[in-house]
Formats: sequence, structure tokens, C-alpha cells
Amino acid sequence: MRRSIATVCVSGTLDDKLTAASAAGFDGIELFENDLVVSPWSPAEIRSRCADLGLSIDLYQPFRDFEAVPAELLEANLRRAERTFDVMEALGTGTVLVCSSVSPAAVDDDGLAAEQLALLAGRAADRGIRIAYEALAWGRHVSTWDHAWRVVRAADHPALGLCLDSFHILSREISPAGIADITPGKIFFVQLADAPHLRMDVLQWSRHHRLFPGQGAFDLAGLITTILTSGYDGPLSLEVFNDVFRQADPARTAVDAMRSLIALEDRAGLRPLPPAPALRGHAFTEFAVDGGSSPRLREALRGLGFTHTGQHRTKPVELWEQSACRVVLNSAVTRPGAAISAFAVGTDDPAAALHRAEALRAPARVSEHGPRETSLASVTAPDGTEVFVTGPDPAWRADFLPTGDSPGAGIGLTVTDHIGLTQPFDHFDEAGLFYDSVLGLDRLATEEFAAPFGLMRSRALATAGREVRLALTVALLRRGEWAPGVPDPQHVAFATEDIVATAARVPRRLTIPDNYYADLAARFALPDAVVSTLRRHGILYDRDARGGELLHFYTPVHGGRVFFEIIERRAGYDGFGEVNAPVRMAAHRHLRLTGG
Ligand SMILES: O=C(O)c1ccc(O)c(O)c1
Ligand SMILES: [Mg+2]
Repeated sequence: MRRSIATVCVSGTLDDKLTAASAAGFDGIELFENDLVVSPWSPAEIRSRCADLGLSIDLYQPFRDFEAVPAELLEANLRRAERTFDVMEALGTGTVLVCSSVSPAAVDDDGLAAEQLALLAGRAADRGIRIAYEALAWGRHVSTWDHAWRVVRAADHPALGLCLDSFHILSREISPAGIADITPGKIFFVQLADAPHLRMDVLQWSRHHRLFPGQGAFDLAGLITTILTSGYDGPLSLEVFNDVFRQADPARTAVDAMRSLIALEDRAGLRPLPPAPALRGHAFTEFAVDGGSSPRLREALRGLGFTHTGQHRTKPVELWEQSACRVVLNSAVTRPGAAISAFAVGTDDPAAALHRAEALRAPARVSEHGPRETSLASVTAPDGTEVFVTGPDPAWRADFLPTGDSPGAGIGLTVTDHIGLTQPFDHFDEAGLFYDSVLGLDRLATEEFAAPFGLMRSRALATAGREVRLALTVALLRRGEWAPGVPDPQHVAFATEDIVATAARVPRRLTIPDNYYADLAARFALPDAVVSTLRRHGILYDRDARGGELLHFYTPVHGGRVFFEIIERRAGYDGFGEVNAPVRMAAHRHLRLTGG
């Protein structure tokens, strides 16, 4: 099926939008009237620009407030329509979207609406144009797909059909099942948007919070399957009104949009993707360090029981290990401070993983390598992190010469539990979609919490067996000038099976205030002895509804923004202890002020 995108989805002028849509591989666009109005190009020039870019103009929109009006208004509306048809003729576009009226002038009379829409369709047909009627979820009298379909059926004109928009359908609690029975050929156009579950005015919800498929909570694969059952074979077109996308780099947004559509087509069984191979776990996490931060990171790792086991053959890169926990310190990448620059996940079939990534418009990159080095392929995530996929026989290890120090007993750390990455404000939803589609992760809970320096949102992603977990966080508003917290913190969490024994062996843990423990005792009715053990070691606590428990502690921040977390999950606790994140943030801030 053809892939289309509405110009409203991306930022910029029409030129920026068309360039972005074409570069991302879309077949066509929905042209929004206001993008045309502000363009210096004539409709004929827009038509030829689109043709040059390999884009068809699949729809022109919106034409508003047409139907069910008194006679004198009808004349004016028809005149308006003729002007729109003139533009469409010059554009070479055959379908116009007419959305259900929101005008106070419209009357609640389906017969009149049908009659006037049939009249409009007749005028349109004279000019080779079709009318796709869309029920806006906030339409004055017509606000559901089935109501729009009743009106279209009653009008009974070959040039009048439906535009089905997933947002208007799924934002209402009306079953879409009957869409499968719509007369073949009467669905003229299909628009796709996802959205998070929100309890708010539906117009505000639609105009500010739509997302690309897979980024929200709607069952779009199910809806598409229903729509295709009716015989629809026109374009699948993304129509997303989103405050962030409207101001983000259009080239990136368009790729994000294309990735969402490709992943959706896979979920709906339309165009299967190469399956995501099972991930075995976190293979290593790489920190880019500079001259100032590398000694700090080394000291921190030593303090956590890691051993420097390998030295890269040709690059200033060190491998540190403890059980299956592996950290790579890379001084070859020069950026100030320390940052998580890459992570690696293990799979039995790295080639298949990269094949899938390519299909999802995440091109694989083979890192620079010297004569004796393994070429490790990676993909770059929207937050800039390089994601490596390594095989069962970790060939990359051969790139490291043993230092002679074998990993000692350590302090009980077993595996990397998760990696926590702060996301760039403009790319949070893009990042979630990237990680879940490319790596085949499940999206777990999205949580919001009030932190000292702003509201935060966090989204957890993980493999079904929890071998690989990621926690993505973002500020809910773009950060202002006042940014005293740790800027864009990042961390790696290692698992232990005995947090108290492990904590006792870590010299530098983050100090947690007494107030936290008083509150904890009140919230969970924990025995005094337990609370005092937690307090003594700076261990934070959470418990889920099923009795699963999380015990975790943190190190100070090293090199500006990175820190480590040690975590013990009990009885199937599956979260990330986000409820404790504000405590950690305040403690890091306090430490910074007191020179830690
Ligand atoms: O928000 C709107 O007005 C609007 C306009 C056109 C559409 O196709 C739509 O879904 C919403
Ligand atoms: Mg729409």
C-alpha cells in the first residue's frame, strides 16, 4: 500500500516538509491548505515540485463547515468549494477532505447534510474530484465514523465517500468493528495517528498530543485490519498534530514517521519485517571519558568491585569486568566529561538484528577498526547512543589483550540490569519507537514524577524475558535556563542478589536523607530493623502491588553526568523505582553543592 504523510506532521515551510517526506521515502502527501497559503509557489509549481520529489498529492485538506446549513449559507459554501476545486485542479489532486461541521450555523438534520453533501459531490465530480467526508470527534452534529457513514450512504453519490481517521475513531468509545462492512470502495482515504490515553477535551487531545503509530496507546494494527477487510486499498497516511514534532527537525521527524508506518505494517501483517532475534542480555556498556573523568570512572569501578581485565590492542580503550557485568572506558572519543556513548546487546544472530534495523530506516554503521579487530556493527539511536549487537561468541573480546588481572570475587554484582538514558526533549517518542521496534523490546510502563528540577516522564522498555532493559527519561517541558541538576544524567544499573552485603562493600554510596526513611516507614509499615538497615546503607526501597520489592542504591555522579546504580529485585519486581528518582536527584544536587 502507498505510504503517505500529511504536511502538518512535520515542521517548516512547505519546501522543508516536501523535502523531508521525499527523503524519508514516502510515496505521497496530504497537503494542508495553510501550508499552501504560506508558500511562495503557485499550485502548479507545488505540483511539479512534488513530481520532481516523487511525491503524489493524495489529498487536499481541510475543507470545513460545509454541510447542513440554511440555503443562503449553502450558496456561499459552494462558492468556497469551487475556489478549492480550482486550487486542486492546478495541484492535480483528486480528493478533498471535508470534515464534519463544527459551525453553530449547522443544523442537526442528517437528511439535509446528506442532500448538501451530494450536491457538493456533484459539483466535485464535474471537475474530476472526490469528496472524502470525515467525522471530527468534536463535530457539532456528526462526530463518529458510523454517523458519517450513515450520512454518506444516504447521500448516495459516487463522488462522496469516507475519510477514516484513526484518532477520531479510537478516541471515542464506539467500536470500529462495523467498518469492515462498509461498502467496498466507499472508504476514500485513511489517516493514521496514535495517541496516549488522556482524559481531556478531545479537540485539545487531537491537536496537541497525537503521535505516530506505536508511540501511543491505540490499537492501530487492529483498526487497519478491520479497514482492509472492507476492501480499502488506498494510501495509509499519517496525520499527526503534535506540539513537539511541529518544532523538531523535519528530516528526523519524517524518518520517525516512516519507521512508525513500517513497524505498523509489520504488526498488521501487511509487510512483515525481518523478525527481531532474541536478545540474550547486556553485553557491555561503553563510556566515553576524557583525561579528567577517566581516573574518576576507574576509581568508581574499582569501588564497585570491577577489575580492569582487558586493554584494547590499538585504541585507548579499557575493559572492566565483574561476572557478566562489563564496562568499556573509551578515551578515544574526545568529548568533555564522561557519557554513555554506546551499549551492546547480545544475540545469537547479529546479522538478522541489523537487517531488521536497516528495514526500519536505522542504517548500520561499521565502526572504524584496525587490522586485527573485529568489525562491530552498530546503529545510532535518536539520543546519539551507538547500539552494538554482538554474537554468542563475543568476538569483540579478542580486540582486548588481557591485562593479567583476572576478575576477582567482586562484590556480588551479577549482570547489567538496565541502562538509564535521559533523552533529548525533541526526540523522546522517537527514541521509544526506535528502541522498541529496532531491538524488538516491549514497552512497559510510562510514569511521570515530580522531580526537584521539573516534571519528568520515564518509559521502560525491555525484552519479554527481561534480559535487556532500558529506562528512558525526559523533562516534560523543555528545560529553561535554570538547570542546577545533573544535566542529562545517565546511568548503568547492575544487579546483586544481596544488596545489603554488596552495599557494605561499596565505599562511596549516595547519602539519602533521614526524611526519606521516615516517610518509607510510614508508607510501607516496614519493621524498624529493616528501615535502619536501609538507612545505614543508603538503600532506597519500593514495593509493587503484587508484593515484589526493589532495593537499590546509587553512587555519586562521576565526570559530570554519569553514575551507577546497584539493584536487587525481589519476588518479580518489574519496575525501576521511579518513585525514588526525585530523592536521588536531590541527593546528587546536595552532593554537588557540598563539593562531592
Ligand atoms: O483538528 C482539525 O481541525 C482537523 C482537521 C483535519 C483533519 O483531518 C483532522 O483529523 C483534524
Ligand atoms: Mg483527520
